[in-house]
Amino acid sequence: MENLIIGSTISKTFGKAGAESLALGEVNIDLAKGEFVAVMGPSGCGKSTLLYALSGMDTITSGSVVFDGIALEQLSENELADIRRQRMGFIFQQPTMLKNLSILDNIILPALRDARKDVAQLKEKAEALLKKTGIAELGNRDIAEVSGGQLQRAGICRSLMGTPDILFADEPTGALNSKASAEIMDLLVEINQEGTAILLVTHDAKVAAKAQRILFMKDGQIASDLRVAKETSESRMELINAQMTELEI
Ligand SMILES: Nc1ncnc2c1ncn2[C@@H]1O[C@H](COP(=O)(O)OP(=O)(O)OP(=O)(O)O)[C@@H](O)[C@H]1O
Repeated sequence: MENLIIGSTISKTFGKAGAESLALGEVNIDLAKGEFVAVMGPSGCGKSTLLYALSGMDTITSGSVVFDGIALEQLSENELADIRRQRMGFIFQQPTMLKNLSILDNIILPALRDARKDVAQLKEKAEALLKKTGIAELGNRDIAEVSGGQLQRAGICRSLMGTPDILFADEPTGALNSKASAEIMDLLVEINQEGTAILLVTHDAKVAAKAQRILFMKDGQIASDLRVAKETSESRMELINAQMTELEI
């Protein structure tokens, strides 16, 4: 399969010179177009840092990240912001949305920065996404008037406004109960089946089992790269649990 992202010897340190702590240590990772990859591992092992590095959300200390042939470290801040907005989508544990704005307005707000797009077109797209994610009737509600699961669906709508090649999801189900979590994962699987790659950080083996490939991180390294696309969901769970036991995570 064709690569979407090639990360080579990515290192990331935090802190002042002489007292740095290593969050990523020369990580090599390729993600294919359309692939669904989960990242697991203990707290502090570097999962979010890897997601931020591969999406150009944060700079790296050394190494390189090439997104569809474009070396991210060679881009200006504005060029990088354009790529993130137009070709990547982001979902977090709790979507940051503006109070006193409707769900619909929150969804179209970031896309308004693209001057080429007109508001009516954006609204039409947002409404189609609201329908797709099962919250068609909630567009006019204030963000305080919906459940956590519904708000996350709205966050997913917002992340899809640019028709991204990849969704970066950092603990998207972390704040949800198990029913809402399962529903959000079904939605992400559907979005992936329509061609969008997904890189998802999670602590939850059940969530990771929805992915085709699972990276297990430990101490800033990828300790294991498990491909489970052909496995049933039951055997995915077994493989994940066995790998976690083996790696003591
Ligand atoms: N902005 C920062 N400044 C200093 N250290 C940081 C910063 N962000 C992360 N770190 C450190 O880098 C390491 C990796 O952090 P990261 O957030 O990537 O871990 P994680 O695996 O996502 O953890 P969690 O599961 O708890 O979210 C940790 O030791 C963390 O303390």
